[in-house]
Amino acid sequence: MSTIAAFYEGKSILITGATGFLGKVLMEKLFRTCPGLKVIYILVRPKAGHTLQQRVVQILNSKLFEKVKEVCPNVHEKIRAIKSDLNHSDLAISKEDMQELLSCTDIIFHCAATVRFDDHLRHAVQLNVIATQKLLLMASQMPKLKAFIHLSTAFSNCNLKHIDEVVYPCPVEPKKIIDSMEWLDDAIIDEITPKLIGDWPNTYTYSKALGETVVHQESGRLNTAIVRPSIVGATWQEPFPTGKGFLRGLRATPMAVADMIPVDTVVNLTLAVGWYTAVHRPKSSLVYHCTSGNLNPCYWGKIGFQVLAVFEKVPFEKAFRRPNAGLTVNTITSQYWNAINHWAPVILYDFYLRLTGRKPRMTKLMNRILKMVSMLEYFINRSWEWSTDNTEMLMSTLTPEDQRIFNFDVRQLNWLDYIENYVLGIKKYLLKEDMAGVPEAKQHLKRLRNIHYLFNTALFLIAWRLLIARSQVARNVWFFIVSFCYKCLSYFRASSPLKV
Ligand SMILES: CCCCCCCCCCCCCCCCCCCC(=O)SCCNC(=O)CCNC(=O)[C@H](O)C(C)(C)COP(=O)(O)OP(=O)(O)OC[C@H]1O[C@@H](n2cnc3c(N)ncnc32)[C@H](O)[C@@H]1OP(=O)(O)O
Ligand SMILES: NC(=O)C1=CN([C@@H]2O[C@H](COP(=O)(O)OP(=O)(O)OC[C@H]3O[C@@H](n4cnc5c(N)ncnc54)[C@H](OP(=O)(O)O)[C@@H]3O)[C@@H](O)[C@H]2O)C=CC1
Repeated sequence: MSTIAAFYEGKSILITGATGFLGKVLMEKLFRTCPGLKVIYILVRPKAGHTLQQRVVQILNSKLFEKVKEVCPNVHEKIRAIKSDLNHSDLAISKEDMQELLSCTDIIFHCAATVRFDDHLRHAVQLNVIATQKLLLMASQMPKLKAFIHLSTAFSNCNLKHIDEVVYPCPVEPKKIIDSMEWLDDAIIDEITPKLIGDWPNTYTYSKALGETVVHQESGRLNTAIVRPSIVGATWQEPFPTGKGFLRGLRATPMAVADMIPVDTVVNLTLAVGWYTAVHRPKSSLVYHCTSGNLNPCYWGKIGFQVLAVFEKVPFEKAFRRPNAGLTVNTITSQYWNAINHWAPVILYDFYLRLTGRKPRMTKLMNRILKMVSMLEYFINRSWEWSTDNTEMLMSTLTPEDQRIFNFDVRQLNWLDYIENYVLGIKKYLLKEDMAGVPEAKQHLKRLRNIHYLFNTALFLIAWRLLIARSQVARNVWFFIVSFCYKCLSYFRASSPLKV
């Protein structure tokens, strides 16, 4: 039997952020590979008119959990949803629930966070720092607790170029930041945010760095570990706007490393870290980098190229324009692309919608896409080096069986296959498109190509007509071309054997 699965047998596990992208996959893997676990407590808040129970049912009925229900038919009995809002000062957990959590929990996986890059600093600190602190306080009152695993990000120190598996000190102590959030109003926080975050690109990465420090400060009393994944799969749904032809170029460095990591790799490492931290109790709290760049690098240029190759084979339906994946480091070129490739077509299209009595919508969509792209530019124009000694050490500690079941060896990853599957996944699951629609989608792209050629030819002719109306040189060139063509034509007609 797998050593890791055996460890989780009979354990009560607390997961925060279980309704999120990573949390769901973590929970699924736990149930599927460790069906002997006792219970998974999940801290959930009611959201969008759905109660906790409805949210849990939604997750269990999703496609992701289809296999789990076969392996672990009583899965619904093993999930215990606890009402909680991490934005509240006491996490809004009822007394009874708190009692149960304190007395039963064996392991905590803390995944909840705000992952918005541009969140207000107060909110980012509340969720990524203060809530983490509160959870650590809870953990310190759990007699059975064996490990507290904190999910951070490899970009929490993206202000550095080379990043080791250590917690770096923050310029301002988290405690001071937390205290200041209590008495400063939002407007003042807005004003001082750029100064506070310094060379971090956004409040997300900054607050995650503060969150790590808070965990590190408790590591003397608690058995903690930090997992730092880089760009986890779904962070970049950009192939969607690219495949539909909305986004046709980016300011990105083709040779910069695209440090992506599949979500199952992150989850496998996280579960292995949970086991190792609890069983081996390392003397000092360890940080694990879940990155791909130093073992199996992929580059933005290669991604753009592969994404485009997949769209050629399996295009998305009802594309707005033909997909393209231009990457440039030049700001002027990217501004030119924005004007010609992005803004001009949507303005024209919205004008057409207005003329035909419909509501214009493309300009708004383009604004959102370009805002998102501008937030990502920092990350697609730089490369980082993450050391992975702890992660590699952990891999060598695993039994061959665990290395297979909880595989986090990124060297085995084939990027071209991964990108192809990723794009196909977006087509199938996000856009809910059927493969049967591929021939029609290809026809549609052909039509778009013809419109593109026609439009460009018309534009060229208009420009040329305007030019010859104003310039003698252009007129002379035009006269020369026309008479040259006429002479060629007369010559071929004269020498043709089909002459009558
Ligand atoms: C043209 C050539 C292409 C070639 C292909 C090359 C691909 C290049 C990909 C580049 C990816 C680079 C990624 C680097 C990321 C570094 C990650 C750091 C590691 C982490 O820890 S990430 C943690 C995860 N965080 C995120 O993913 C959050 C990012 N999103 C935001 O912060 C906000 O959404 C944003 C961008 C500030 C926009 O805010 P706002 O304008 O308020 O809009 P909404 O949030 O409401 O979203 C609007 C709309 O966009 C969709 N959306 C949001 N995020 C993404 C995303 N990352 N990818 C794609 N789409 C996204 C969102 O679902 C909304 O759509 P609706 O349809 O629901 O309206
Ligand atoms: N996705 C990525 O690319 C990367 C993620 N990470 C880290 O991994 C972790 C998980 O990220 P990911 O799954 O992508 O994030 P998601 O945004 O998908 O999930 C966030 C989770 O946190 C929960 N949450 C947010 N606010 C509250 C609150 N006030 N009270 C209770 N729960 C709350 C959300 O619950 P609800 O459903 O109610 O909103 C959700 O379950 C984070 O710590 C992130 O920093 C690190 C690197 C990359």
